Amino acid sequence: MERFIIEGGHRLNGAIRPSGNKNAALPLLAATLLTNHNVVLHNIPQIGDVVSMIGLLERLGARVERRGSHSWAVYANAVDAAEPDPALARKIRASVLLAGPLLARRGYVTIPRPGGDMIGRRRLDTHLNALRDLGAAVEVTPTAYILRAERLRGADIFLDEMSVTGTEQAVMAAVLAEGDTIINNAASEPHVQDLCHFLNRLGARIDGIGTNRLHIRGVSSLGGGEYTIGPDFMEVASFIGLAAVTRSALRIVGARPSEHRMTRIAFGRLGVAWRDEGDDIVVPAEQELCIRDDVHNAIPKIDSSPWPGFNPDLISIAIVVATQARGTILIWEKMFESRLFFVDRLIGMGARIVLCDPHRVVVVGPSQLYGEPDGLPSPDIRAGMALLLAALCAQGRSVIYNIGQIDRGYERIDERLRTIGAHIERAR
Ligand SMILES: CC(=O)N[C@H]1[C@@H](OP(=O)(O)OP(=O)(O)OC[C@H]2O[C@@H](n3ccc(=O)[nH]c3=O)[C@H](O)[C@@H]2O)O[C@H](CO)[C@@H](O)[C@@H]1O
Ligand SMILES: C=C(OP(=O)(O)O)C(=O)O
Repeated sequence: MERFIIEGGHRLNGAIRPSGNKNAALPLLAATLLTNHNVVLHNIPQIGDVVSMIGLLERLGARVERRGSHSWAVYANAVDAAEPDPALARKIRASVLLAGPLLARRGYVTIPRPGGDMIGRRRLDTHLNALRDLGAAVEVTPTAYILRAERLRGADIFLDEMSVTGTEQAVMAAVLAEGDTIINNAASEPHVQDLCHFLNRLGARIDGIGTNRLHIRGVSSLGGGEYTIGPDFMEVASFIGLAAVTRSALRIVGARPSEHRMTRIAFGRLGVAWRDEGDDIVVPAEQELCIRDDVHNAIPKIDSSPWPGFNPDLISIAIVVATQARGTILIWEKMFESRLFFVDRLIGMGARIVLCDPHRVVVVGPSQLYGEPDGLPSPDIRAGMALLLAALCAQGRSVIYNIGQIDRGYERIDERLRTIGAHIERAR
């Protein structure tokens, strides 16, 4: 089992470029099944979840070829299977996104119950309801979903929540459906936008991209094409948090600052500031982190919500930053039920945090954090990255194990952090 060994308390310095967005790469790879033509995707991160998704495509019969360190060509004309490999599917949440394309292509599909982060119940009702609206018959078994539709037909859909993968599923099923589809209450995260732009590049007709109402005019087939996915905004915000807690100067290159207006508001409550320089974000050194109270000195809060709200994948990072800021703040993860339990580990390192209930913590800072040489388990991707930030700002040595979780979502994070001065080693 690999682990990270970290010597904390060192200043970092330099420039780092975010990888491509994991949550865009996965749906775009799934969407390659919608066409019989060659598709080339650029800026695909080299992460565990991408390896799993490529494995799934290959086992379904697609030809997948590497075209450079972060580019992949997919040619899915020979796909005739209709059941993704169950063992691989259980490794990632996004395996469920193969449902829409396979249904559109084959008329039936058996989708294994997917895996992904263990961060609370992860409902699929939004996906199944949308597919039903488009004409699919859905059978639910304890381990799989069996879907059938001789012909998908456009529909006026109202999603029961702004689910990210639920929206992606509905979009992929609708692009080849007969007639028009409206998806109301759609999610609009940058990765959802990337998927829609990519499909339009292949010949789909999707309007309203970036809004919560998508209008899709069904087409009879899609062609081939190339697409470059955007930077991972979770990674960009993680690097901003990293610079803040280690008091370091950091330039985040190609960060797409326009995607970080809400990050600026939320991290601003913790006293974190940065400037935009073209497409880069520049975080200055030695920031005095001070929690900004609401008017009348009320205790402020950071809470998660669908885009353009504060993304739930950044809550764990915000908690670590709050431990280094003077003052008191409520951090409220409204979406997932089990994402906050890792704060026990931060408390063990010296943080002053009250876990009020599974969704809310109160953080009182600043606290000197101390390394945890006996080992910190990484429970999920983002908590793993948050513990990495805590270990880099703590005094002394920490060991983080179960780092496969971090590798699922962050590309070669140890190597990349070493280039900006982090003392981090990967060991067996
Ligand atoms: C592969 C992928 O893209 N994964 C992301 C995707 O997961 P995923 O698509 O699984 O997440 P969903 O958007 O479906 O929902 C996440 C959770 O939030 C709840 N919920 C959702 C919408 C809403 O309006 N209200 C609400 O309470 C859901 O019930 C669920 O418990 O989006 C999540 C939310 O940004 C991210 O954490 C995941 O990294
Ligand atoms: C929850 C996450 O991923 P997934 O949906 O793939 O499990 C995440 O990226 O933080």
